[in-house]
Amino acid sequence: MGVIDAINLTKRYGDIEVLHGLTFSIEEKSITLVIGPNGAGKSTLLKIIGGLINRTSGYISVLGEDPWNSNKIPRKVGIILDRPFLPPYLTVIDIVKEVSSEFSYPLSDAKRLLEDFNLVHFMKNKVRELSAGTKQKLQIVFSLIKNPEIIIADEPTANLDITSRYEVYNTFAVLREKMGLTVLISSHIPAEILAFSTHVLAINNGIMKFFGKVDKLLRNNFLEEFYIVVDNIGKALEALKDRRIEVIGNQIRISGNLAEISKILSNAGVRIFYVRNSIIDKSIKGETGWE
Ligand SMILES: Nc1ncnc2c1ncn2[C@@H]1O[C@H](COP(=O)(O)OP(=O)(O)OP(=O)(O)O)[C@@H](O)[C@H]1O
Repeated sequence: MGVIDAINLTKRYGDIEVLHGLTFSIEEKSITLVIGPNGAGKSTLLKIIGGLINRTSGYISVLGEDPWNSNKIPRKVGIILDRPFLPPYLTVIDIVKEVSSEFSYPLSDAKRLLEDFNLVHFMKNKVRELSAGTKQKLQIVFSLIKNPEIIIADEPTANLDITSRYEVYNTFAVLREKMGLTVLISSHIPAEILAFSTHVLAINNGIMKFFGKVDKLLRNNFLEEFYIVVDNIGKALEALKDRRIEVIGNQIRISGNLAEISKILSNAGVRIFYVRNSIIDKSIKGETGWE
């Protein structure tokens, strides 16, 4: 049994069925990337898992409960949307105080969360003064104040530039590695976020096309060549000194397991701005029928 189990899950809006018999089991502490073209059914699936809408038929269990009929799920599942709804004229610390008191969460722990995610220097800023990426990171941190076990993020990077997108991806990696949370993220730009994911669930037209580990999706192609743009090439070279790498302009060319490489870089404090490899796109498109 997984943290989230679905058997033959369907959803109809009126007469139209938009999810057709999905069966999958999400492991604890995994990061599952939910991918598919516009209208595939990603948001519908995430909303069912988060208990925001009910399924039409089939079985769904989240942390052992039916999410639609559970008092536990709203506390245990944090939901992140593409645009954070944060009061623009309040300061970050005011919001932290308010959310902490609502969930009886110690303020000192909430402040530590801000430290963990490098947000402490924004404490006295009003929300309207923050960049879109910082607001999104704050939304993620606020969702942690209720101590959730699962985070569901629906297109969390849809409105962000590439630097902010990678900040948010790194945030999800921290959630999994340091806090042991199970994370589901939907995205239109799967090649970028794949390196931070452990599993992929691909839907097209409401049909599940693929569910499994990232390396199964990429198969042998996973050991391919990548071009990575980082914020600090010197630090990156030092962190990857045991590997054969080549510097081309502001990019590093390297072969190997992308998830492993990104972990080494992130542990060395190097920020990844961009990863390119045509094989990733080809594998995703080939397996999912997504054109
Ligand atoms: N409340 C609703 N009433 C009727 N149809 C809906 C409703 N919400 C979504 N749909 C339809 O269900 C299908 C799946 O939509 P959904 O939003 O889940 O897809 P998605 O993969 O998240 O798409 P996108 O990437 O564009 O957000 C689409 O055809 C959409 O038009």
